[in-house]
Amino acid sequence: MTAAFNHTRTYSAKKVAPINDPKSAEKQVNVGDRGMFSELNLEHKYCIKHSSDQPKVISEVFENTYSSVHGARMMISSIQGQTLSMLISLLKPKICLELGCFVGNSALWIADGLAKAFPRPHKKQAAGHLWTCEIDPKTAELATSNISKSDLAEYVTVVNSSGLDFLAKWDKTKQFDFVFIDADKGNYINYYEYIVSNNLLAPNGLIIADNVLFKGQVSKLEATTHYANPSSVSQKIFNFNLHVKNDPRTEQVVLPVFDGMSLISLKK
Ligand SMILES: C[S@@+](CC[C@H](N)C(=O)[O-])C[C@H]1O[C@@H](n2cnc3c(N)ncnc32)[C@H](O)[C@@H]1O
Repeated sequence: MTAAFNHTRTYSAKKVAPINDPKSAEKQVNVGDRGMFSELNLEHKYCIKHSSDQPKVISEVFENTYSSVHGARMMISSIQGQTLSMLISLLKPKICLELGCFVGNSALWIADGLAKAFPRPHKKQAAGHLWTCEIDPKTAELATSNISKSDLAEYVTVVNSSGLDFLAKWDKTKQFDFVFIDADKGNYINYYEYIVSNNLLAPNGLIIADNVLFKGQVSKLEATTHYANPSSVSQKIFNFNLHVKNDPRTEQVVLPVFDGMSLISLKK
């Protein structure tokens, strides 16, 4: 399923809020930024206020999803999106994979970075591209529609597939330069293992895994001596973090950004 092609960029004009205006931080906080948390603390608001403005098309997907789609809290925050976009614009990854597309919010952030890394005009084959997997057909359709309304559609292909099925069919001669893991938490280890064991991560490739602190519950598990329900999300993420930490093939940094995200690369 390939999203439609559209050339018009719709980025918002750069607005600088008055530094001393106590209401300005509030104004710039998007409902979608709250995501997993009902309230943002002062520091998080400050970070949003002093980071670059979000592209308008992505704010609109945030807002529309919040007002009409069940599970909107699953979306990455704008701070995470800005981080993904900036890393991608600098690393210039050619082959990108996302596991867990939902409505296309994080895919748009990745595409935003790709558009900066591979600005138009470019030969289609020479630009970076994102394949993003979504298991639910209706959600994949919505993602395709959201992305086709943006000017970033040429950088993204939404695939209605489970992540593991997609990987099983992937041409093993093509390595991923960037992978964002944000699908079912019980498969995080399987996604990671499939990619690393099959040599599908490029030598300078980067894997980013989302929700690795899962609402603060994962570090609490470490602090207690008993294990949680093995089927709980926090236990699955706990196992994933430990698995990567103990893997001699890779290095990782676990960042306390929003709900936690890990950056993982092959050991040099
Ligand atoms: C946390 S949400 C993704 C949020 C998205 N990355 C964002 O920030 O905008 C997880 C998504 O993964 C999808 N999903 C669940 N299991 C999956 C699987 N096995 N393969 C692919 N997608 C899956 C869910 O339907 C859901 O839409």
